[in-house]
Amino acid sequence: MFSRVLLRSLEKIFKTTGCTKRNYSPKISFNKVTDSTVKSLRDLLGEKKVFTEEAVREQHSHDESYHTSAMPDVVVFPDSVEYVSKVVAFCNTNRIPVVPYGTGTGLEGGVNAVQGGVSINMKNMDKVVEVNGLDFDVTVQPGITREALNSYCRDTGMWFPIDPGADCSVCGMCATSASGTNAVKYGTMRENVLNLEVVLPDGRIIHTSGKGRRAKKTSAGFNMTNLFVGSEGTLGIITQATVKMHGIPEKTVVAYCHFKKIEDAVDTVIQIVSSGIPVAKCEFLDDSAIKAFNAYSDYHMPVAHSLFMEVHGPEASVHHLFNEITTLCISNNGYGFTGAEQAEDRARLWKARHEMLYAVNALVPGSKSFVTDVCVPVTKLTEIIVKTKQWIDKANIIGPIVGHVGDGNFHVFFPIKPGDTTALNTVLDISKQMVLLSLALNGTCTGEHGIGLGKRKYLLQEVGEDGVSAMQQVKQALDPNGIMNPGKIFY
Ligand SMILES: Cc1cc2c(cc1C)N(C[C@H](O)[C@H](O)[C@H](O)COP(=O)(O)OP(=O)(O)OC[C@H]1O[C@@H](n3cnc4c(N)ncnc43)[C@H](O)[C@@H]1O)c1[nH]c(=O)[nH]c(=O)c1N2
Ligand SMILES: CC(=O)C(=O)O
Ligand SMILES: [Mn+2]
Repeated sequence: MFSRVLLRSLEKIFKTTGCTKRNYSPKISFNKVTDSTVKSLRDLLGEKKVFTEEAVREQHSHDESYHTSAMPDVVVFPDSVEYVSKVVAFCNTNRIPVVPYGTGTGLEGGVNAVQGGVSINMKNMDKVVEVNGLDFDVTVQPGITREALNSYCRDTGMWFPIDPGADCSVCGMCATSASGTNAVKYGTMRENVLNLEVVLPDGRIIHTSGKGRRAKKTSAGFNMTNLFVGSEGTLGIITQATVKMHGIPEKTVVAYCHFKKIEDAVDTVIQIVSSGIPVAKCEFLDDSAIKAFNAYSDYHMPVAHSLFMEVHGPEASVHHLFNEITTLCISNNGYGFTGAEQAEDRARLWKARHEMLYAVNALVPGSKSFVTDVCVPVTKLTEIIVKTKQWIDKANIIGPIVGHVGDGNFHVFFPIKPGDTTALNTVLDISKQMVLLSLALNGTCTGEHGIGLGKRKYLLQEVGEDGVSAMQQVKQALDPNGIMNPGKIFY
């Protein structure tokens, strides 16, 4: 089990590094956006693509997280890579912050303009550029959403399986290295991006794998594609992505099952994954999450720790996998095992799962959830989930646990009313314990939501001083004026 001594020594490092401090003070000073700046942007882009109205700036001041809003001074809506390049080069010359904006569904304050500046909304660049059905890849503009991409491709027999639940932009997903429910079988954005077009902070336009290239593998130089995947808008603006597509499975079956003991549910997951059963989705909801789930949907599941699973493949193999999973669940005291094959039944279950964040917010009217996001090696899951549940119970606070447990990734959603600093401090403390324990178990402080604002304090512990300084050297080399999304990832 997790050692208290280790926890204490990590706490000590945490304190002595001073990295708990909230510090938005820039190392670089930026210029203010003036009327003349706005006029120059209008000259570059045209009147109708540049907005300074408060309502528009407010909408671009926050994502779906609890982080304090911070308005940009101006919002622009370019419709071509050339325009993006002109705006970014102009901001670079004039030392003005640039904040890329996809659909604003992020959960770590990535789009919040903490230094003001220009928010660049990509929604007018939302086309499918190229479909290569026989090669299973597509090239898209940055603002297309994953649901729009899947609708476009429906008749081709291909789908893009990366599914964070929210209908976010594909390049926002590249920027945060998103994943979600299907990653256990299909991987995350890191494994599914073949090439990116990126506007660098000085306005240059590069293709990370070379223009037009879409080979499934390459050994040509540095992996620049994966430098930008997960860069959270701090290195450049992604203006096009070539991503892998997958064949729509011949057969899909979902199943859910309940457990009295949390250990039994999570041990089942460890057994499913470590015995190599190729499950496509493997989601955990604790009893408190099921309570919120029932209240927000038309399900009436037993209020118990539950697993929601899905298997994909040819008919015969799906039934075989389904039987294997059933056997494992029952051998771990699972009950109420229910399967569904019809598309509408499956869609209903996953829609309700994807709405969990809102289901939890609805438990405390007026609240917005603080979302945690740790990820550990799967074999360590029982230890950290059991401990997390104990911390939540001890604090006597609402904190449903949900997770993409097939990957060792889980969240707690803590609904907090604005201004409730007592609750926020309790939650910050539990979140810190979770991160420290995850790191002690060789996990990460964020499986899929990114560092943004909220996890900056943990990056140092995760990758070490030399690791952070190497990242900062990369940032310095590409963005010497620090204009790209300042205040994110690093203090
Ligand atoms: C209900 C619900 C459920 C989930 C999630 C959200 C919500 C509201 N998320 C989080 C979120 O959907 C995910 O982080 C998306 O990748 C964000 O995409 P947006 O287009 O909204 O980016 P958004 O506009 O929020 O921006 C996110 C970050 O990327 C940068 N960025 C955006 N577009 C860019 C571009 N073209 N070039 C460079 N930088 C760019 C921004 O500057 C910011 O730093 C999630 N995530 C997940 O991984 N798994 C999950 O299970 C879920 N589940
Ligand atoms: C919010 C999130 O990441 C989830 O529902 O899985
Ligand atoms: Mn998630």
